[in-house]
Amino acid sequence: MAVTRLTQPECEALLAELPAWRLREDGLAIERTLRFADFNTAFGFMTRVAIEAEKSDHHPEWFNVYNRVEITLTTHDADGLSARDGKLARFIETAAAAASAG
Ligand SMILES: C[C@H](O)[C@H](O)[C@H]1CNC2=NC(N)=NC(=O)C2=N1
Repeated sequence: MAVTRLTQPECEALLAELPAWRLREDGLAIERTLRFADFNTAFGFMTRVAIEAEKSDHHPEWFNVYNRVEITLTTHDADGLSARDGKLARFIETAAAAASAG
């Protein structure tokens, strides 16, 4: 399904709102690394995000080793960033804070 890509100003606004996220070099994704107290906390966070991803039909690209989770958000159907990435990033920030990640 076609999804509208964010404009340049919208991308900049999103990054300003989410200071812990970085724009990927190619400008097509935002990235964030999170560290939790331990693996169980990290995986519990990932479980919460996975449930939200399935509910919103918008899924992260992520890597986990022990207490570290590296997340990349992009919208494949838009070949870049869309509002869905912003929405999921905001959810991730809330879930990370609840798991007291840094
Ligand atoms: C068929 C299904 O609705 C689509 O493939 C969804 C699934 N999850 C998705 N996740 C992300 N990150 N981008 C998409 O374009 C996307 N599309």
